[in-house]
Amino acid sequence: PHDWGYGADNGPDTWHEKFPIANGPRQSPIDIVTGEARYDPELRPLTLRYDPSVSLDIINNGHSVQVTFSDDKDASTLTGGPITGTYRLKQFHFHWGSSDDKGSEHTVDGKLYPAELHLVHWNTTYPNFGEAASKSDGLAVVGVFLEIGAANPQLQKVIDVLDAIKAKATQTSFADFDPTTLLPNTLDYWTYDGSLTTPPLLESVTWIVCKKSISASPAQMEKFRSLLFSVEGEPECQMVDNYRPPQPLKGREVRSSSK
Ligand SMILES: COc1ccc2c(ccc[n+]2C(=O)c2ccc(S(N)(=O)=O)cc2)c1
Ligand SMILES: [Zn+2]
Repeated sequence: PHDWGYGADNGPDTWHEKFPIANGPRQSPIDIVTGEARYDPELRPLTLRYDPSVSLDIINNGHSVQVTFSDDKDASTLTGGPITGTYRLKQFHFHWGSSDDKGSEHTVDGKLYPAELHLVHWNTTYPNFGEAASKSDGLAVVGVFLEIGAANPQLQKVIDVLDAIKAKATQTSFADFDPTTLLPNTLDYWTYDGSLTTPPLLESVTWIVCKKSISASPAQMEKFRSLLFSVEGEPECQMVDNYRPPQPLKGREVRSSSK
């Protein structure tokens, strides 16, 4: 079928046709206006406890590059922050641009970053990810901006396998990876109620966007851009600009974990 994507005829402006929630009240991403974020002293620090032994494989799913984790036990969890209870890590993936001046989904005072990492967790009060994905408090995604700077040795472990998953629907094993190594050294954050940023655009995500970014070198960014949206044997279509632009805030509040 005519699947959603990021091209001229299947991109974010067309998604509302099959997914009317695209125009819903709590869509993501958003532009974070730092002067309007309210410092909330009741927000707790983020606690991210990840176990590298549950990292499974790395996939080119035709929309992004995604590392998946086995989530049948409380091995890699998110607690604290704006959420109550325990959320389990299911996967992380990235969004990036065709050039360094764009690529992130969230923006900060209108600034776009070259890429954004999303660590996707689901609320263990529900039986599994699929069930959680349809609940208003079902998911929590931690977003981390990538900035152009020094080469990032931890990110390099992901980049080193990208040649093996160049085309859509290819994957390779990716064991013993600790996603903690991709986090900034301080976990101050903004938080707001939002949605998945790709179809089905479900309004089930508590967004936790880190204020500090991590670095990636220009060469490392070029490696992400060498991935393809297209399957092997099809005309090559570069996987770039796989980001949804900011959506209307519609009265939502953005809270800040620090002054
Ligand atoms: C219930 O049916 C579903 C549910 C979720 C689906 C999905 C298809 C693609 C991605 N997802 C996702 O899990 C997904 C989509 C977007 C994001 S994001 N970019 O972090 O908001 C995270 C996760 C289908
Ligand atoms: Zn994402």
